[in-house]
Amino acid sequence: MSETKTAHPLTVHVPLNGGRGYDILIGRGLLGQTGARAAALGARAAAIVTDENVAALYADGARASLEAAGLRTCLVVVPPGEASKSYAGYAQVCDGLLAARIERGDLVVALGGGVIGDLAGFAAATLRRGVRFVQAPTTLLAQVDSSVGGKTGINSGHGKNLIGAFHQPRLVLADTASLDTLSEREMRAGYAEVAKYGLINDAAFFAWCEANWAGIFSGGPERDEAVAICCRAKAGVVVRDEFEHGERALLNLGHTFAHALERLTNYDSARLVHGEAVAIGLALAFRFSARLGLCPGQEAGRVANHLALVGLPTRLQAVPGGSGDADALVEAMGQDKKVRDGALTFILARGIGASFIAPGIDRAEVLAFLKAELGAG
Ligand SMILES: NC(=O)c1ccc[n+]([C@@H]2O[C@H](COP(=O)([O-])OP(=O)(O)OC[C@H]3O[C@@H](n4cnc5c(N)ncnc54)[C@H](O)[C@@H]3O)[C@@H](O)[C@H]2O)c1
Ligand SMILES: O=C(O)C(=O)C[C@@H](O)[C@H](O)[C@H](O)COP(=O)(O)O
Ligand SMILES: [Zn+2]
Repeated sequence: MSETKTAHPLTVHVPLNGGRGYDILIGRGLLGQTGARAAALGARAAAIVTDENVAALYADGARASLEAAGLRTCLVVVPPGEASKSYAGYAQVCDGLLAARIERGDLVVALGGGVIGDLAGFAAATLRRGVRFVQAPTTLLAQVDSSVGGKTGINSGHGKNLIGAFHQPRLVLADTASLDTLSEREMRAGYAEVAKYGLINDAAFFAWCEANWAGIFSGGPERDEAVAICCRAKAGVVVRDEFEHGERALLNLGHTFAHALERLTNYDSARLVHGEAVAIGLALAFRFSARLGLCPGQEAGRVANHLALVGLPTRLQAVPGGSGDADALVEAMGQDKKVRDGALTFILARGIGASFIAPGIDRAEVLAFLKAELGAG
């Protein structure tokens, strides 16, 4: 990916075909440019979709910026948390956009974390059969992962993200100063997806994370650097395999476990948020790989140690109220989008930075592994 090495903002371009390429702008204070950037896209009206927490912190500023640039604005605010990525949340956002008479030429601005990006993006994908949208991610997780690549959607009682569409944003505005107000818990959760990039195919980045993670959390220069590295990695995968026919599935490292856990905890953010589920999933994917004789046990230990050092959970037993038993977890995995002809696909690893797609994994192997995990102290 091409990257402009200016101090502010860092720019990662996502060169998709059909004139759908877009920029990811990364830097402190970028939310103040929302209006100018939206006007440059030729929009005359913008609907800000956000949650109550983010609205209290950033909606007035974003709205003032849009109005100063001459755009008509409206605001749609949903409750915070994963539960809003639901049929009811989707209806609320669509009805709010329709009531504000948002047209195809207008913009939806997803101002918030991954819940808002996925929900507002899915509403934008389907409203009037497709309205343009801008991602303004305000969590670490959204800045390094969910705002990029066009996966949008909501959850179902049957499983995570099962209703959705690919709909790419026209622009991503990642204001890294907005992370200064994020809770420690949500910073940690987002960090699980940061570490994921190293674990997938970049051992040097994982080692850099081990040395520099504190700077990401404290808002040092490491933060913008990490966001740019992750966005560059994700942009590369998305451009090569936008619709997940192959390589993109690697971004799902840890997620077969994670999504089952999220379903079994009823998408209750008080118990488990996506990044925490991913942290457990990453540790499980490496221990499962070790159990299958694919990966040295020390590598799995190094992964879990680092995640634990930053305060992330690495075991099923860490899920408040319990994770569900092994049978329930395997049953939930049956709805994973990577299932082919009824067989489970996992992303496994030969080591840190050496992950691969493993189709046709025997459910009995998974069940035995999970039983052993749950039996382990
Ligand atoms: N589309 C994708 O490619 C993709 C990738 C990864 C994750 N996801 C999805 O993203 C979702 C998780 O996103 P998330 O972790 O950002 O959760 P989230 O959107 O629920 O945000 C976490 C919490 O932080 C609050 N918050 C957000 N920004 C804040 C700020 N700057 N200051 C203070 N509080 C703030 C929110 O109100 C919320 O309570 C999951 O649904 C997951 O499935 C999607
Ligand atoms: O962008 C992708 O592709 C990913 O898999 C990124 C994941 O971190 C993210 O959680 C995504 O929403 C999972 O997608 P899904 O297709 O498994 O629902
Ligand atoms: Zn994820």
